[in-house]
Parts: sequence; C-alpha cells; structure tokens
Amino acid sequence: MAASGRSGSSSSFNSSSRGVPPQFDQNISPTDLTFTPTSAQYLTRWPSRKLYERTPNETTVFLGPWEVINTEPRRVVWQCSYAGEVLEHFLPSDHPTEVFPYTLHAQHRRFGDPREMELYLNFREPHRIRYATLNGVFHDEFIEVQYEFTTIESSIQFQGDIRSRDLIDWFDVDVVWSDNHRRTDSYGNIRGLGTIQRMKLWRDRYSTFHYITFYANHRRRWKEYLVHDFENEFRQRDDRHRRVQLNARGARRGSASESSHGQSRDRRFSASSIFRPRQNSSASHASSSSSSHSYQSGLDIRYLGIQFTRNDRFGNLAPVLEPASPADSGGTPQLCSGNKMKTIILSVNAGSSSVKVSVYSAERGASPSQLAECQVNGLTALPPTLDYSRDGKSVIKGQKVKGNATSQRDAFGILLKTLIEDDELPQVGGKDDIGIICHRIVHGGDYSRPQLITEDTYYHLEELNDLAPLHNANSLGIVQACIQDLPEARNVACFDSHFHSTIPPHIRTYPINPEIAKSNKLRKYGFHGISYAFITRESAALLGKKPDEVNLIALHLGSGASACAIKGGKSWDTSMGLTPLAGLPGATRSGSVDPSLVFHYASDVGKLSPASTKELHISRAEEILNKESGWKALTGTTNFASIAASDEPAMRLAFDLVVDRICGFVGSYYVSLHGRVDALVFAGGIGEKSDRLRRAVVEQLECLGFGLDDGANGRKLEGVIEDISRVNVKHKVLVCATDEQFEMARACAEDEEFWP
Ligand SMILES: Nc1ncnc2c1ncn2[C@@H]1O[C@H](COP(=O)(O)OP(=O)(O)O)[C@@H](O)[C@H]1O
Ligand SMILES: CC(=O)OP(=O)(O)O
Ligand SMILES: [Mg+2]
Repeated sequence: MAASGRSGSSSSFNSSSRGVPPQFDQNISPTDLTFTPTSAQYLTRWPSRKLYERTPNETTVFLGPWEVINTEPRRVVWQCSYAGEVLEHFLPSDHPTEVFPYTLHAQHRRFGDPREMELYLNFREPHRIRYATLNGVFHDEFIEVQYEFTTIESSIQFQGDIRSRDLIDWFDVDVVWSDNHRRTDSYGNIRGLGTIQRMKLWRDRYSTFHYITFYANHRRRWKEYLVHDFENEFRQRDDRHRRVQLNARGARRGSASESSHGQSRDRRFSASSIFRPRQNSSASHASSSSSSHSYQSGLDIRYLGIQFTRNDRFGNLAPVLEPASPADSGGTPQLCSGNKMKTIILSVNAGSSSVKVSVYSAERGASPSQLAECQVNGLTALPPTLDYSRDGKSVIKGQKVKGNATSQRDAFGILLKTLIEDDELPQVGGKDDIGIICHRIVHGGDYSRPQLITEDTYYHLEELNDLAPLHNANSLGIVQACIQDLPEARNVACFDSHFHSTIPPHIRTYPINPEIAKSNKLRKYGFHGISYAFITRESAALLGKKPDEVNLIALHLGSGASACAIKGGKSWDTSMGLTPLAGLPGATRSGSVDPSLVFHYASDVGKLSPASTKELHISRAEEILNKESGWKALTGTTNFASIAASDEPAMRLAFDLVVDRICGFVGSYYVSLHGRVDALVFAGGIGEKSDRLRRAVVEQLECLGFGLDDGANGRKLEGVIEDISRVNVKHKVLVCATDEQFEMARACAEDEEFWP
C-alpha cells in the first residue's frame, strides 16, 4: 500500500482530497476546511510498496507544516490534516549533513520540466516512519519514504531543513567520474562513480562552506565534496561534450613535483599512470566547517570529471562553478562562462626525427603571432642539435645537445627549458604563463577536427599508437609531460590525418574484404595533413586564388615523406595510407614495397619486436619496414643533405630512387587531377632545403609542363613561400617553408572551444 496525503505549509486542508485508511474513523473532521490551492502543499506516500501497495491498506496522508526536532534521534514531525494525526519521520543520522534527500534525474521524466523533479523526494535507504491518529499508532516501521511536494520552493526548504544546508542549485549529470573511477570501462561502457544523477549544490547554514553532493550509484553511496577542496578554475573544459574537470587543490602540483623528483621521469607513462592517483597526492582540504556536524575526511580523489546532461537547463554550455572561498562572507557559487581573451599558445610538432616548438601570443578568435621558435633536429642522427630563434632572429644555431636526449619527450624538455630560461622572452616567464598547448598527433583515426585532450581522448589516442609507430606514442609522451608539468594549460590534439578526411571512397578504400576493413578500420587515412593545410592556404595566396579554388600536387619531404593531390583546396589523394609507412621512402621507412617482401626478409617477422613497450606494440615486420629501411638502410645515414651532396654509388642510388618514387606519385596525381594543376609545391626539411633534389625531380617532370628557374631554385628560401618556376611554363613550381606549428596554433586560437 502507499499512504498518500497532501497538505499545505499553512494548516489549510481539503477534506475531500484526503484519502482515509479504511480502518480509520471516517468521522474525524479536518481542523480547517478552507483549503487554499495556492498554498504550499506536500504529499507523502508511505509505507513501502512491498507491504501495502495495491492492498486494502494503501493509505494517503496529507501533510501540513513540518518541524525538524534536533533531539536524538532527529526527526521531522509533520502536522497532518486531522486533529491528533501526526506523522514522524526519523532521520537516519543525528548529523543533519548525513541525510541525503534523493531526487530523480530529469531523464526519468523526459517530457516534463526538469525542475519538477524536485517535487519528488525519496531516500536511498529505509527510514522509520511513525504515524499516529487519535485511534493510536497506526504504523511504525522502516519504509521507503517518498515525498511529493506541491511546490518546488517548499521542497527546497524541506531539503535545507533536514540537512542544515540550503539547497542552492542542482544539475542533471550524465556521468561523474574521478581518477579512481574511470569514465568508461575497457569495453567503452560508461562507468564512472555515478551515472544519470542529479548533482546538488549546498551552502552550509552555519558557515560559508559550499558542498556538492550526488549519489554514486555505481558505489551505492552518497558523495559529498567541499567545493573549496577543488581548484577555482575548471580543467579540460569541453563545452561541446558538456564536460569539465574539477581538480583537487594541490593534487596536480603534488604529482608534478613527484615526477620531477625522479620517480618516473624517464619512464614512458601510460594513461593509467597519469590519470590514476598516486600515493600522497590527495588534496589538502579545508578544515571542517564551523557547524556542529563534520565534513570529515580529505579528498580521496585527484579530480572529479562531470558530464552534464544534454537537456540540462544550461544547454550546451557546461556551467562553471566559481566556488566561494570559505573566507568570503556568505558568497554563493556563481554560474558563469570563462572569458579569457588573450593567452600564450605553445605549439608542439613531434616528427620522427625532430621536435619543433613555437610560442605564440594569441587573442581569442584571431590569428596568433609568433614570439619564438625552437627545435631539436637529428634525433635519428645523434647527437641532435638545437636551434632557437626569437622575434625572427636566430639566438642558437646548430648547438649540439648535451646528454643523452634521444626521445621526443627529452627533446621537448630541452625546448621548454630553453624558452622558460630565456630572459628576453618575458611572455614565458614560467610554466603557468602557457594557456594552450597544441600537439601534432599524426594518427587521429576517425577524428575529423582537433580535440581537447581529456582522459577519454587520451585513452582513445593511445589505442592508435600502433598505427603510427614512429609518432603517436612519442607525441603522447609529450602530452603526458604537459599534463604533469604544466597543469595550468589546456592540451589540444591536432591531427595529421584530419585534412585527408575528404579523400573519396574509391581512393581511400583498400581492395580487401569490406567487412574486415570496416570492423578493423582498415583504410587510407593519410598524414602530414597539418602541413598540407598550411601549404594550401599559402599557395592559394601566392597564386591569387581562394584556397578552395586551387589544385596542387604538394610534396612534404622530411624524414617521413609524402605526396598529396589537392583538388579545390581539399585532399583528393595522398601517398601515405593506413599508417605513415606507405608511399614514398623515408629516412628509415621503406615506403611502399611488395607486401609479401617482408615474409621473405626474415623468419620471425610475425613476432612482437623486443623493442615493443607497454604503449607501443610493434612486430618485427613493422620494425624492419619502419626503422631499419629507407635511405639509412641504403647509405648508412639519415642525413639527406649528405646523400644529395655525394657522388658515391650507394648515395647516388638512394638519391635516384627517391627521385624516381616522387616522380611516380606526381605523374599519377597529375593524371588523377586531369592535368588541371596550378602548382607543384615542395615542403618539409628536404623539400625546402635540397635544391638538388628539386632540380632532379622537376627535370623529370618537364614533359608535363613543369620547369625550374635555376637561379631561384638555388637561392635560400627567405619568405614563407616562393615561386621558383621558369617563366612561361605550364605549371608553377613553389617552395613553401611549411609551418605545422602555426597551422595548429591558428586552428586553436580561432576555435572558442579550446579557450579557457
Ligand atoms: N640542407 C639539407 N638538404 C637536404 N636534406 C636536408 C637538409 N637539411 C635537413 N635535411 C633533411 O630533412 C629531414 C628532416 O626533415 P623535417 O621535415 O625537418 O623532419 P621530420 O621528418 O622529423 O619532421 C632530415 O632527413 C634531414 O636529413
Ligand atoms: C607523418 C610523418 O612521417 O611525419 P614526419 O615527417 O614529421 O616524421
Ligand atoms: Mg615533420
């Protein structure tokens, strides 16, 4: 049965609406017959369904004003509609703050006003209810208590009274997770701490402390956090996915200093190691409030991730909580959106043999302006060298890097130190000055736009490591370093594959079993796309066309080399494929070879290489083709400048082979574009610097109507892009100092989503 009743906070009752237990004296009269429909009213349904529901004992009780009696045990005493009728609700704890009224999530009543859910209160555990009339005690049992209020205001008042904390706001959230409770499990199922819950914001009645509560349904317990225990600013805010992260105060700095004390500096971190809590990293927490109850222990987490509900009343804008400091006098947390207008962007380009970092001063929505640029080159031809320029002027040139910097992450550390220690670069006086860090991530799978790096994005990208074995894991190593050492910054992933999302199906599809191709996502993705986007814009500007009007054959020739057919400003075809191995040969990559070749190369090619790590699983076959081939295998050097300069037979062979493969792709793309080509563009370390290679390639392409001006070709490139073609040729030849860092910084600066 369910007893239900209704009453006002005034003592006005409507006898006609009163459900009367059958065994009650039907002649008891209400204390007041002047029912006012506008008065706040409450409805309580009890006892538990198990006992009475749909039985003759089902009872409705109309409730009047309540009073919370703080003697032990604490209880709420309700005046009911009839003289002598009293309902007592015994609270489960003598501490008001240990009482948690539960409200369903708006999703449970999709078509109603989400606010209405506050009308229905219940508790997650049975409470004792004693109900007495003039005839004696009618009921005294533990039941599932449910209240139905007739106004939201009275429900809010009631919730405040039983908790001694005023309910000041609430949010419907899809999932709440923490470093201890991942958002999804390994199958991608949503887990977290709690899902589809109503999160509530409270203010203590006896102090200025604010709290958030929610029911952690996966743990079957209530969670209450002191707002002051979290940092004032949100992290990893992602308005598109309605997500934010609340960082425990001090937790990140704690972990950062831990890492700098050697524990795991040189170790490759896995996602779990950066997102999982470490010992001693729990946040400091404010001492308990001055109220009689407690806010007991410190935080057991390093952060709380919150994903707000799509149909929450705040729409797509994840609300930002600005916690009132406990020192403030009664301040109420505000809802607002961040509005930072200027920031410093660090743009990080981890290539297979180099790391390039540029610093920009950026204004929201505007093109960023470069302050400095530094790079470590030659990671595959030790010792690597450092170059640094500020305000366009060279500060350090070709300085040998001391120590054993071999990884991209080591190189990043050196570059960051160079920037921070430069007194003449006051804009980057310390790590906290950096607001946004964009990272070039070579393989972005199906991502077709840059992504804010959240825990989810990170895990997703980790899964792609094996598809770009010389790149992705290295880039994620730098992302980890940034998350740990530059906790104030937002990290954004920009993908090399993104530009190629326009490649048509007949070009991106491999002729293999379509079902397997679909389920294993085997298709041409293409890379160097950040560079091709930059090249397209710069070429269009030089040619006096709009970017979506140009047709180009672009060559990005570095330690990894590729060609791209650009039709109407979009990628039409490119030489790299599922991974950056396909197509042109690279410094240590074979490029395209007969796929059977590797099975004749060695007998153990199917086995995992001993060089595999937890983050990167690489078979011997992949290792041979990615790391033990290319012009290094032919000549012993990865330095293409020395190959181009030499007449030694092995060097000549490598040089001619590279020229041959490049011309093969250009010829093929020329036909694919029906000969409608505005220009052939050279870019990348080799494309920009090797005039010998350009000459050899263009000589072979004379038959198609390309021709070089030898003088222009021999001169050092001064600007961003230059025309080096002979006059009166059919198609132009350009050299472009491609700038992947700028392209990423521009994309981030112009996108609201990435701004704090
Ligand atoms: N003057 C030069 N002539 C020919 N090749 C050069 C010259 N300088 C650098 N390179 C080559 O450029 C390649 C590096 O290209 P780059 O695009 O900067 O690197 P990554 O592929 O790591 O992004 C190396 O193979 C290097 O040997
Ligand atoms: C995709 C690729 O090969 O990049 P890089 O040339 O920078 O190594
Ligand atoms: Mg590169």
